[in-house]
Amino acid sequence: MERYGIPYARPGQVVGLFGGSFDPPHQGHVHVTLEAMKAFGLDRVWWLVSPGNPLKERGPAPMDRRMAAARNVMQHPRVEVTDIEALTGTRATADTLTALQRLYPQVRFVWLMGADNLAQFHRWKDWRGIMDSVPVGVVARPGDRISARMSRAARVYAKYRIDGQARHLLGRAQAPAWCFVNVPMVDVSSTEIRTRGEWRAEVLPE
Ligand SMILES: Nc1ncnc2c1ncn2[C@@H]1O[C@H](COP(=O)(O)OP(=O)(O)OP(=O)(O)O)[C@@H](O)[C@H]1O
Ligand SMILES: O=C(O)c1ccc[n+]([C@@H]2O[C@H](COP(=O)([O-])O)[C@@H](O)[C@H]2O)c1
Repeated sequence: MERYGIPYARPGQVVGLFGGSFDPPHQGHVHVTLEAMKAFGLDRVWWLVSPGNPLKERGPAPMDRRMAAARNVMQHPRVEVTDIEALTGTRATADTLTALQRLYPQVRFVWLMGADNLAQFHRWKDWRGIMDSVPVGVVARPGDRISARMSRAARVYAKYRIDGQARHLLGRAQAPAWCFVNVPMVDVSSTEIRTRGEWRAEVLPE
């Protein structure tokens, strides 16, 4: 498999980590990335193309294919598409963050996700450890704004929520800190694209 190497960030920079299956990547991912970069005062964003979501039973399309598609879809001078979890050998986000904080002790990381992931966040390995170690930026997603706001993570960490109007402070905030931004939404999902047969069909052997 092609190796992409480890991404670059200068000491003191704020890097948003946007993890996903990207099976396939789409304009919703691009939208979240650009909105988050602007909203939270991020210097860069790294996409973390996951070898496999620990909570999903169905394995994704091969890593090389998702990486190539992600690089095609997401082109921006301050955004890097990475396979860093393949390098660190981690699957759970808590473990990936520990590895990245060791590799980049002078970089400030912010975890980014769509509202649907906040609704499920309490099911992730050591989710409180994640909240306690990095600021978390959440971007609205069609259909998930209410479930995200009512989620267990949102309730348990209610007092650490940064108001949307102060969103630009998130990048340099001390964890725990999280912020939900109610930006215009893009209604697209990988499931929908797979259902239309526009992605899976191409990975089947001839
Ligand atoms: N349209 C969107 N709006 C906001 N966030 C999104 C959107 N699409 C994906 N995300 C976020 O991007 C991250 C990666 O998502 P993922 O790669 O699973 O895409 P997906 O479209 O949710 O895929 P699937 O339909 O297979 O679950 C998650 O944090 C998810 O919440
Ligand atoms: O750490 C966990 O337990 C965990 C559980 C579910 C999802 N995640 C991460 O959440 C990100 C989004 O996953 P997905 O499949 O919804 O695109 C991706 O980086 C996953 O590794 C992490």
